[in-house]
Amino acid sequence: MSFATVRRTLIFLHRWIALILTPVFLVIILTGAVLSFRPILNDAQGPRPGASVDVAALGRLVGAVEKAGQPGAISVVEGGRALRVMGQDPAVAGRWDMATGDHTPAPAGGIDIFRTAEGLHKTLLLGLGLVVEVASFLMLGIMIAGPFLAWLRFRNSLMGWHTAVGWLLLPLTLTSPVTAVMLSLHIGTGSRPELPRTKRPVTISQALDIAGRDLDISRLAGARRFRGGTVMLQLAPDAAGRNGGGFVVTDQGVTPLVGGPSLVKQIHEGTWGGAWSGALNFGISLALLGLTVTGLWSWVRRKARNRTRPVKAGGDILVAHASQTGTAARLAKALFEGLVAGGEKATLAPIGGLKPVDIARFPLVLVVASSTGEGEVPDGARALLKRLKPNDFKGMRFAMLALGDRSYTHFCGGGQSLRTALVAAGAVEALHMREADGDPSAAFLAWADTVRGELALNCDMAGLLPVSAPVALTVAERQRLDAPDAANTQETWKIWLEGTQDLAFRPGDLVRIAAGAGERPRSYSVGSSSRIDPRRIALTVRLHDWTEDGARHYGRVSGFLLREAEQGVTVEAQIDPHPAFNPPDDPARAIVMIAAGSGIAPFPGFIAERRASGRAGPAWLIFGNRHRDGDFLWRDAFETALADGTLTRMDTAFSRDPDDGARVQDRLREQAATAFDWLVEKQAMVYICGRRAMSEAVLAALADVLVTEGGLKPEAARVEIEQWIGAGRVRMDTFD
Ligand SMILES: Cc1cc2nc3c(=O)[nH]c(=O)nc-3n(C[C@H](O)[C@H](O)[C@H](O)COP(=O)(O)O)c2cc1C
Repeated sequence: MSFATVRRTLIFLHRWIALILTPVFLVIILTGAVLSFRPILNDAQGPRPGASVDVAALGRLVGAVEKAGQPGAISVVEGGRALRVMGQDPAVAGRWDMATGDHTPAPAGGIDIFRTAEGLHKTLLLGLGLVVEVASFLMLGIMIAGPFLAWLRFRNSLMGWHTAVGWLLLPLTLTSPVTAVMLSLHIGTGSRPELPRTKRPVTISQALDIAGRDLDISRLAGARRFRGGTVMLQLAPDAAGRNGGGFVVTDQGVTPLVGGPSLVKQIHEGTWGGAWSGALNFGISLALLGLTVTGLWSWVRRKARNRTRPVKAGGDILVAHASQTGTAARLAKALFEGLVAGGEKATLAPIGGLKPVDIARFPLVLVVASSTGEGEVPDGARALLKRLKPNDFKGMRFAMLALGDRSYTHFCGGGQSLRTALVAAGAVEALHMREADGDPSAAFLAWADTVRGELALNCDMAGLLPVSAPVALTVAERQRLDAPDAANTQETWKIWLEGTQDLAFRPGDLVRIAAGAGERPRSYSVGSSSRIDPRRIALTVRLHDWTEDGARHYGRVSGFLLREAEQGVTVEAQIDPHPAFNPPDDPARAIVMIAAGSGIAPFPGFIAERRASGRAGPAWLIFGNRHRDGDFLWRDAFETALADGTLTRMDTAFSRDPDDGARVQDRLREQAATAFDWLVEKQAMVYICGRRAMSEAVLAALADVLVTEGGLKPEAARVEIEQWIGAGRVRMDTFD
């Protein structure tokens, strides 16, 4: 069994045992907290060493008490000025004044808190001692397993505190369940001495008389009647700190109780050091309570999050996706929104995140499926295909758009496998499968149109992919972002384009620029926001260049922008809104921005917009490129943001630096615990911008984080990530 499997099993057991036993744990812990006050109060009220009471007055008072009724136990309180009498008999229970003999009865109907707490603590007041014993064993197991589940890291989050308290206070918190287990196994508790028996039952005053012959009764702390008719006396130690302890009194005489309670019992009850060991026990109870509550709360949060998933929602149409790098998920989402805007009842979900029975509830399923590897279905859908049985989808209709690329040997292999599996499970194809080659935008629109027409669905086609009017923009400013003096950098520029009128754009939108009339445009991400300056648009443009036949060649558009278009030149452009890659509407929402190379383009705009909002939440940038010295694009902007707090954290990966060599996905794996915290605790939105292969590698690393830190199985982790992509929590802007 691999370490990961062991860890997953431990996480599973840790969570579920804790969850099932939470009510029992809470009773044990809370009553333990109450009981920890016993040694504290005893110490505060109990006799000082060498304290003395007036023996004659004590004898008279106890005699009076016994005349009035049946005391169960007495304790000397208030430094010898009074007796507290306990027991079932209301005629005597309460405070008795040593000097005046006055009786102040215990409040009527009052319950003995410590006795009730003890009953709950030991048997839940239901005679369920065995349940409590088993619960202590399991509590011990859960606590020992804890440190194997998450390394100690300080994070100010629910789980951060859970982990830190679990780790740092482990030696202390372990003492309670360890001693409980030892007590129930009679380990270290010593053999209990045979108690002397009495022929005739003795009363407390008789016991005081008998004991008075051998002992100094002026140091009496308390006395209690036992079932066999004996009385146990508790004496405070003398001034030298000796000769205190318990004594059993029978009609024959006095026998000291040797040994007293074992150390294990004293540790468990917090009595070994008087008040302060009781206080320590109280602290332990609080820590255990904190661990139980934070663990439970994080489970509730996780459940609540899962419930918001649209997976089991009703509706007539399921818009499902099987997506590796997010394209299929994005298109499915657009179709889903178009259908909802058209008034249809639809549900959006990654197909791999659903059980066959949940899929079968929908009479019509529209699927967008991509291919990965050698013409395989995306990772998240793999498990579903394996578990499908022949009649699972009987009577269900579906239509599929397969995404692929003819440069791969098995064009649309993933979509085809999925289609075959759906048919084998009894589903009927309502429309022939359509295939998209490369950029799927046009094929998607055509397919959506066919779906709408052939299947008679209402779909708001205008909302599917926004198109905007051309605008004239002037090249206002250019600045080199890489360091040309450093060896081997990739020539990259910041370009400010200026409009003649106010424009509306946000970071992440796309500006399409063509080098000449009728030429194919290229899209650049907007790195600024009209909320800050509605006329100036920042782009990050990398020069595409290569040498062929001894001549230098440039990419058509980047060459035009960086080699031909002088400052002041006007270019025809089109600004396409790209809401799927705009910063969250709520700037307080935590975000993780992951970029490689010129993929950094939109993020200076993210930062600027969040800073301008005045209430930016946590933001983490992970940026990768070749060399720190030459390719750290927008370095000043991000370092400023880090200094002013707009950016909470920045990590870099420079793949060609000898002292680094890592890529962004390596940084994520190295910092899995931090990443997990941002993803799951902070519920951060993740934005990935760069080449498609980089984005694929980052998604794989995110799934690994869920495996190593969250205990998910690899396939479940992929489904989770796809789920997040579908829900817009993970967003990608990729280019080839
Ligand atoms: C690693 C990788 C492997 C791919 N393998 C295939 C393939 O075998 N056949 C195919 O038609 N397309 C293949 N593609 C292309 C994708 O299916 C296509 O780009 C699709 O739009 C991606 O959609 P997605 O982002 O939803 O996963 C592959 C793409 C990548 C990145």
